[in-house]
Amino acid sequence: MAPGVFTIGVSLIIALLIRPVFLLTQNYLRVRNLGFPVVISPFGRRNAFWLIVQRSLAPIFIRLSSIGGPFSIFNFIHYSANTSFFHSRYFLHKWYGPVFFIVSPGATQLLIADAPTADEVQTRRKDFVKNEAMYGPLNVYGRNVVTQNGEGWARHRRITTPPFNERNSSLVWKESLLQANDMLKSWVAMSDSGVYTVANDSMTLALNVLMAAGFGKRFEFGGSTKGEQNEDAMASYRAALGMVLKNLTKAIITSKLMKFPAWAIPKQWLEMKNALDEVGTFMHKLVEDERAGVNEKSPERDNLMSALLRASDNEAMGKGKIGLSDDEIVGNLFIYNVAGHDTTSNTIAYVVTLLSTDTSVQEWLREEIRSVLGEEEDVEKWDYEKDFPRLKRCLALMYETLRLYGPVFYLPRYTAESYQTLSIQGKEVIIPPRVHVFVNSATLHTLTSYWGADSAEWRPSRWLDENEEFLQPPPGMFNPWTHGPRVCPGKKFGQVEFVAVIARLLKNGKVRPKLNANEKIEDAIVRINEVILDSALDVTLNMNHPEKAPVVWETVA
Ligand code: HEM
Repeated sequence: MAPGVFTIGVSLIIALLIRPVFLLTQNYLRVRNLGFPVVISPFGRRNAFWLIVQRSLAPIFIRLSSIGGPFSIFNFIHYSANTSFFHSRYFLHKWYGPVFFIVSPGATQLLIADAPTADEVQTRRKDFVKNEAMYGPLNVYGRNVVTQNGEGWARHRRITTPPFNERNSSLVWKESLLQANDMLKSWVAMSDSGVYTVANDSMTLALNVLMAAGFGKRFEFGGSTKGEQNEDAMASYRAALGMVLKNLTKAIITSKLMKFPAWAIPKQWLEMKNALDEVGTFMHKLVEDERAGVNEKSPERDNLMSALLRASDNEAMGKGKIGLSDDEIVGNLFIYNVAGHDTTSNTIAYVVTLLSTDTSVQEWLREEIRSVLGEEEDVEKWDYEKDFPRLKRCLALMYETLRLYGPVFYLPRYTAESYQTLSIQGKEVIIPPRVHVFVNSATLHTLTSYWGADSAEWRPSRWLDENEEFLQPPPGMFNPWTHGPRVCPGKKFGQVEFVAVIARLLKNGKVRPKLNANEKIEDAIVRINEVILDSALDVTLNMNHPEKAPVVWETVA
């Protein structure tokens, strides 16, 4: 007799329930004898069902886990929810130790908050790779340095990093000062109403610095273009790129719809599709134009794009080398914009908000800025080579802000199809294939055993000794840019931009919270700290409601 609909339905439900249990058990058995705690999570971080329901369920699980005892089975929530690394900081590792596994039906994960082990994982790029399935969606216009491993990565890296040289840093310095100058003027002009747009304005600034240093096209902070040619097309491209970068998750999802005709795409996604189309077409056109210039041996230009094309063409001329295809050049131009935008702009947004709560840090910084830059008011005369290395307190401010509010607070790696031996706290451990290895920077950056009892406190001076020399934590303990072969190629770019912006803002400016009616300053500081802690991971860490922490900028004599 043929099985009835009921029997098929029940079998399907049983199969659907049994499969995850089977997979979970399988993953558990793979690691249970390796000598480290194994935490069981019913959901993987990227499980579609969990992604939808976690907003409602996570707070309940967090409350249950805080009861302890048998309820500690809910501790997985301090790993599995989207923002848990940031919110839990060192707590999860306090329960389970510096290294432990978390298994779910879909994945086996190894969490590391031990500096020497974290260092080893970061430096062994061939053994602990990026999971290409996870990074694939970032190939929006073509393969690029972020998404590749092995020889492909080495080629992208070799060609794309030479433009990040001192000449480029000097361009970044100059442009960041000009942008910050205009931003400060516009903020001071709003001293009556308060500035509610710090996060947005920081994005505008970061985008304009990328446009100038990346494409040699200047935009004033207010938005008008200063290029000599192609002004309308360039301004429209900048607007489209801004839209893509500000809504990156939506852009990545929309990029999967690019091949569909416009009528088949929901209206609310169409605008994003058009922006992505425009960015792609424009970047290809820039590459074509620039290539024509390069082939005619046009005078050397300073920006990243022309340097990238030269490097790619030079490599292709070398024996047996293949350079980058135009799709790969565009893929890299896009990814450098992505990687260089939110990271720097979010850091600036956090720091302005944090500074508004602490006048003593502002005064400490201003003392250095004024002693380095003296009476000179014209930012065009501030000298990158001479001044940047002396602004150590400003750089310490960046380090401290990245320690607690870094845009990348864990580094995901993968053992792929190989076994990998890893030395963990004196033991040689064989990690099985298909294990996701997470360097948990959020924990490494806040462990009291590494940073002292005040590890959760934002204290920029902790980075300098009594001679104002930078303190260097041991390898693996502080990883905001990662290190080893995959170290962020924009590290110096971001540092120069950050220091220039801070120097300009604080030399003659001071910031305080905009108070609500009848609010005392102490209460405003509590409110602002809550706004800062109410952060979430989109592609990078962002405040959910930065507009709830408006600030007032004033000039200072
Ligand atoms: C505050 C500023 C920045 C921070 C905190 C930061 C952080 C990072 C981190 C942690 C990584 C490694 C991610 C991983 O391996 O999983 C990375 C990679 C990367 N960053 Fe940055 N970044 C910043 C600014 C920039 C800028 C300004 C650019 C370019 C203009 C840039 C371009 C890149 C690229 C292309 C990679 C991939 C490198 C590779 O995989 O070989 N970053 N960044």
